[in-house]
Amino acid sequence: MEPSLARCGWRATARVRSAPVSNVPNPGAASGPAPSPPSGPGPLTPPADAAAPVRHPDAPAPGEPLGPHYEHCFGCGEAQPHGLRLRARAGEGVSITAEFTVGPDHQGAPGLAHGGVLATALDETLGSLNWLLRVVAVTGRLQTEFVRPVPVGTVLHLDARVTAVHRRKIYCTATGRLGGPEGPVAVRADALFVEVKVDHFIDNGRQEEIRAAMADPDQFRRVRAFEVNP
Ligand SMILES: CCCCCCCCCCCCCCCC(=O)SCCNC(=O)CCNC(=O)[C@H](O)C(C)(C)COP(=O)(O)OP(=O)(O)OC[C@H]1O[C@@H](n2cnc3c(N)ncnc32)[C@H](O)[C@@H]1OP(=O)(O)O
Repeated sequence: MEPSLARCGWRATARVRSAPVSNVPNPGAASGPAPSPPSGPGPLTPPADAAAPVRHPDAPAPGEPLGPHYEHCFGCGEAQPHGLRLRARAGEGVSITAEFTVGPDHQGAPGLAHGGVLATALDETLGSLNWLLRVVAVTGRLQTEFVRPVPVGTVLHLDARVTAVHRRKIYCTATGRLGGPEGPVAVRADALFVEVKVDHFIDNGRQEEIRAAMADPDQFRRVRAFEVNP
């Protein structure tokens, strides 16, 4: 062990204490057989009659940067000093690539990205896919897998694609790799987005920010245009 860590009282041999499951008190548990694990397709599996995603004819061309969807967005906004400032580009079909540089503001453990920040990077990349479908949608479910630790200073290379669409539901998947588009996989996510009207934000957002966003004619016109999407 590093002498400096030993001085801090860290013990490399420390283990989480555990007890046999049968000894753990659980007064609320019902008696009888344990419930069986869920079977069948989960909520992130598209139903059999789901359709393949269709790239909108007005979607940005492959390679074109998407730009932030909102300047105060924690994922992509320029006005968030500690945000991720994730940069996304349109890919082929209904796919996106993006980069996120992990900074000191994004740590969980010393020198490592916080898992919630990595989930945000995945969520933001997946959310950007809706710009290619030209719909407004929000995350309903996000299932993340953390495969490798991500050190501060790493450029996380993300790619995401829509796998299926069913009514208002958009099924999608994303991967984040260390150091380059072919680097080792560090994080993965599967998600379900649900299409909403702009009123979702107007009705639910704090009025101060909504008023400011509506006063920005470019932002408002662009988002409203998505609602008349064919
Ligand atoms: C001036 C303004 C400018 C605005 C400019 C905006 C710019 C554009 C910003 C985009 C931003 C992106 C940023 C990154 C992405 C986020 O991080 S988004 C933020 C995090 N997500 C949220 O806050 C969402 C919170 N949840 C909700 O608001 C509601 O639960 C939802 C998701 C809208 C769904 O509610 P709902 O519309 O009542 O949906 P409902 O009719 O019940 O369900 C529709 C279908 O979806 C299914 N469904 C719904 N929820 C779920 C779920 N959680 N799990 C599984 N299935 C579900 C239902 O089963 C149903 O399926 P079908 O019956 O069609 O088979």
